[in-house]
Amino acid sequence: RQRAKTAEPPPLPGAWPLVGHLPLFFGDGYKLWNRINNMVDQVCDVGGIAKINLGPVTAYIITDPDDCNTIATTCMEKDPVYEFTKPWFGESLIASRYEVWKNDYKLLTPAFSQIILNTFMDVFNSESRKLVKELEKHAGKGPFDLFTYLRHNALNILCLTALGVGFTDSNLASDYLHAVKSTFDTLVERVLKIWWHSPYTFAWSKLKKEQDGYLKILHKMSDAVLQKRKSEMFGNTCVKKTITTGTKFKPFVDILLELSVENGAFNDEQIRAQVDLMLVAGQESTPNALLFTMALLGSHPDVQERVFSEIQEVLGEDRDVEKMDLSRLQYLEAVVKESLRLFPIAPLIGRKLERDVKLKNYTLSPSQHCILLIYGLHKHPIWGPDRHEFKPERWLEPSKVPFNLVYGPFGLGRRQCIGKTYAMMSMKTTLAYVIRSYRIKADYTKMRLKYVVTLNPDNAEYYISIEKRT
Ligand code: HEM
Repeated sequence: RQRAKTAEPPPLPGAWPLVGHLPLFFGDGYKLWNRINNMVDQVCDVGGIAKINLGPVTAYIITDPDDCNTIATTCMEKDPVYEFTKPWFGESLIASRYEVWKNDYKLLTPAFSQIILNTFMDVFNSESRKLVKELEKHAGKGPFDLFTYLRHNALNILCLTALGVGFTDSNLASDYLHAVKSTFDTLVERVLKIWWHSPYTFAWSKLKKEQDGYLKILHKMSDAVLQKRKSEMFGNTCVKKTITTGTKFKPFVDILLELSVENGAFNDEQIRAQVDLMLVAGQESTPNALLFTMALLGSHPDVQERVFSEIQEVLGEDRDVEKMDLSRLQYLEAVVKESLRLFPIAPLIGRKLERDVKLKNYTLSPSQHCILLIYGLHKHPIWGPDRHEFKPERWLEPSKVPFNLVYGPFGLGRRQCIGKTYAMMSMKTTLAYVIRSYRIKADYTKMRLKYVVTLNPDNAEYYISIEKRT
């Protein structure tokens, strides 16, 4: 019997007396990912929406496509746990209030326009070439930690396109990546330990001290680059690169600095916050997505060979990838989309409900926490009986499935990823280079996954290897 429309959604099974579902979320990133997996089935079984209680805190969890989209399009404020990122990213896009976000998003959108992104092709090409060269020593030598290479490569691409400079010192890059990872760990710990949600209790915690230490390293690095860029720009010594189209290559930070001079849009702190977010949002997503895609390709040789044929047909042997090529690499695009469906880097996103929200079967009361389980959407029965399988072909006839409703690797609604096109261009270029040079061998079922704000693969030392193509 259908529940009355005003009833509360059912509780997720497994609650304990007093503390509710809190014990379910104890443990490390691996355990958390298992929980998220279980929740997908449990929430689907109770009709696509459930309530959880974390001690005194109540949250809704949703996998129903219509309800997820209703929330994403009508509730624009982020879940208050996003506030925890503010010591790092300040008032940048990710956590800002909708009124602030609207204005900033409008100002920042031109920095991600297709015209600007096209000028990044030189960077995508040269860094992909470098990656292929670096991987050479592992060809034919068995499994190795490909993820570390992908992370360094992504960091360099992001630094060059966001800041206009790369990391020349690999030790410094490793320090930066370590500080990013450790800061993420502190964020997850704070989210899970609800007694540290209050800024007052958190202020006294050892965790905050630890977090402050990492943030000092991260802010010091971005501050140094920002100040250098600023003096270059306003000292008129900035070398602006003009590529063949005649459009100027302009790193993201230059656009922000221009906006700050032209209309006082951002001060130094705000620029640093947006740049920090850009670096981390890209850094915590594209290498993961590339590794998942490569692991899937290595586990599906037939798909990999089809991608290779397409790359040869479009690019031939060894020329640079041009922007027009990217739209012709359609099967490769299908592969990336399918990989992001099976392994969404942001498997859940959060919104705050500021007023009653009417869904299909329930009217939700205002709540601080509403979790849209993107991973649940991607595993929804609407995808068909083969929904757990890697089938890039399903993307070649998009009219057959209502993908928009059940697909959200870059988020849902207006507050989606601003770097979506950037990410697709950069990932497709990297994949084109790697696959035309190497045959990947992998067993993706051996990957151990963990949830640390984003979905992360374990290091790849035991499940992925490459062989040089002859
Ligand atoms: C595979 C690659 C990527 C994936 C899967 C991805 C996914 C996402 C998702 C799901 C969100 C929304 C988060 C939320 O609502 O909680 C988001 C936001 C964001 N992403 Fe990405 N992202 C990717 C790459 C990038 C890149 C390369 C950049 C920058 C160059 C970037 C910059 C951002 C920014 C700035 C936001 C905040 C946008 C806002 O709240 O308005 N992302 N991303």
